[in-house]
Amino acid sequence: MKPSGSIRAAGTRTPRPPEESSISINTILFWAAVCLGILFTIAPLLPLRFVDVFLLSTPLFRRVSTSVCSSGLGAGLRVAERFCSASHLQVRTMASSGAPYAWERRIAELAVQRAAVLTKAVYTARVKGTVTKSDKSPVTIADFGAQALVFGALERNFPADNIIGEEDSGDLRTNSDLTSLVWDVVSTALAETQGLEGDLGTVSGQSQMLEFIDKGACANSATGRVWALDPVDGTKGFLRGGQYAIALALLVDGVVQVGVLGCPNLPGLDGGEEGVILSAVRGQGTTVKPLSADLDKTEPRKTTINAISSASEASFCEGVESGHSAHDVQARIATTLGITKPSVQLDSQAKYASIALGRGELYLRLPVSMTYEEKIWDHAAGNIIVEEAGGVVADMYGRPIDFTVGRTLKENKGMIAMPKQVSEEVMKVVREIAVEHYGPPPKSSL
Ligand SMILES: Nc1ncnc2c1ncn2[C@@H]1O[C@H](COP(=O)(O)OS(=O)(=O)O)[C@@H](OP(=O)(O)O)[C@H]1O
Ligand SMILES: [Mg+2]
Repeated sequence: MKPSGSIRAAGTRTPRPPEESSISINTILFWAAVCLGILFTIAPLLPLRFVDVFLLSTPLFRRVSTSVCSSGLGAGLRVAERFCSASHLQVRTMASSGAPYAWERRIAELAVQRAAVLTKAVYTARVKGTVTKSDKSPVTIADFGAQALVFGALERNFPADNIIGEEDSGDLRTNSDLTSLVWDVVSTALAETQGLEGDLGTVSGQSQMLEFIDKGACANSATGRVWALDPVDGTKGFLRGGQYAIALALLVDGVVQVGVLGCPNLPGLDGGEEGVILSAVRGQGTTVKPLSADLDKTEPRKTTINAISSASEASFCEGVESGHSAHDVQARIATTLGITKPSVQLDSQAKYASIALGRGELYLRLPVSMTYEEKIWDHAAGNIIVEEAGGVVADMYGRPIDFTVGRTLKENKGMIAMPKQVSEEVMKVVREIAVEHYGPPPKSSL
């Protein structure tokens, strides 16, 4: 114990003038500012990889750089060139296009492309590790693995963004054999796509894989930047040997701004290899490339929906599963519209992709049950891809799709997609039949 005298002595010591301490804080702040200034000034002269490692290791800086990069401003892009975790090529692409959401579109395309390498391997494999979820729908090692790869890429590039994903790791955490199967396909896909590591990062092991899978629990789709992913949309089609899609969208304040659909089993372009990747940015149209192409070296091709003048000219697509949409009601709508061609049945958002590619004109999805709430990840990417290709998407009562209400689209019932030119005609018929068959639109739950 200190002698009381010394305490008294300390207590009675003449207090330090306040300006003395503020001068020292100011001095520290001044030198900190000078150091930062020097860092920002010399950063352009440093090798990119050094800057990457040095700055991106701090989460705060990654968040700041995400915002800067996403702003689409020329100056921001120059800063991004130095600070973002990206290859020179990527940054050049951003800087030269300067278009809003160029970076998001590119990362989303690459992430979907890498995920497709994984899903294609599982598609042809004998063991798919199928588990039945609590809602009785199937999930496979492809769903888990693709979700881990895409969320890892989003975490690396846009760490401040929120994510809504269809899957979580619950079934894996209680089943180490299943986890190992997922890890096998993830690590194989990573090895086969090593060239993408600079852009998309990697997955360090099983525990990080489970962490990534669980990043999709966000429930708020109304505010801020939110990604929505269906890692394998149309899982029943995937298991049956039919169509499926990897569907990724970015919503900003509840509006879909970017959408990417990878469709590994859709016919290729110009009779080429099977598999296409479509992407859209709000206001910039929809483009398509071969799914297996080197995306940086392949010019995107604009695609537009067929501009028919009467709905009777349309061919329409619908889902395969009779438990997912009401085939009888869809047939009645088609007949009333004067459509004579038989329906084309396809699983997954490959239906949206098909009409955006002009391979069909209408998509009809009438509910089997009015209590079913469509999922945001089943429609967000397809929605913008059709709209930006010149189409209109609405629910069966003709209402626009409300993406602000969380993980499900509870303010809408049914889904139709069509060319603008015939949208009034189609919506009128669908609305009348919907009211007759299901009753008037339910009151808003909000
Ligand atoms: N009852 C019901 N009604 C409507 N939709 C449902 C229903 N049950 C499930 N789902 C969702 O349907 C998604 C697959 O849709 P598809 O268009 O591929 O259906 S179909 O198989 O082509 O009929 C499917 O997506 P995945 O789970 O990704 O395959 C489900 O989210
Ligand atoms: Mg789905």
